[in-house]
Amino acid sequence: MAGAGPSSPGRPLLLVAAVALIDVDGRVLLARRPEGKPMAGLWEFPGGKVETGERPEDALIRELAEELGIQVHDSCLAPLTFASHGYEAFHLLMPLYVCRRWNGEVRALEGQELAWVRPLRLGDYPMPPADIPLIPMLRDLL
Ligand SMILES: Nc1nc2c([nH]c(=O)n2[C@@H]2O[C@H](COP(=O)(O)OP(=O)(O)OP(=O)(O)O)[C@@H](O)[C@H]2O)c(=O)[nH]1
Repeated sequence: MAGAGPSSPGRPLLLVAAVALIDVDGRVLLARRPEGKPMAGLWEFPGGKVETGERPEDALIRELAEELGIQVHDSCLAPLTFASHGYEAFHLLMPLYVCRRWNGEVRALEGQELAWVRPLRLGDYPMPPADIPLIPMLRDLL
């Protein structure tokens, strides 16, 4: 997949699960990475690292409850595509799910800035390099 970068044997593989939450108007939720973290200020899909022994779906369910205060059922997470991108310190493998149904109201529980973005405006939001190839696929779906 584009963005995979040159192979680097010493670099660990990092598995991160991410989701495009889609509201009734077809807008996508993006969250802004807070100051102090790597790639601060960039907009990304909600999600996070998959822990050892954890299923990606369970990692997402956990992260969505922690970060956004919503409850998501396994059956509402549909796989869409994935990112495979070589960062300097690790190689990121990131399945991207789509979710249109959840319980509760989306809130920024970790002080992060949130934006509901129309597919055609996704390009206005600077994203991590791994995410760039995912945008056309999301637009095609929506
Ligand atoms: N959640 C998420 N992470 C992404 C996206 N794109 C992308 O490159 N990443 C990278 O995947 C990793 C996600 O890990 P994370 O969110 O759990 O970790 P973090 O850097 O916030 O660190 P921490 O949770 O250890 O404080 C980060 O390196 C992040 O930059 C994305 O769209 N969503």
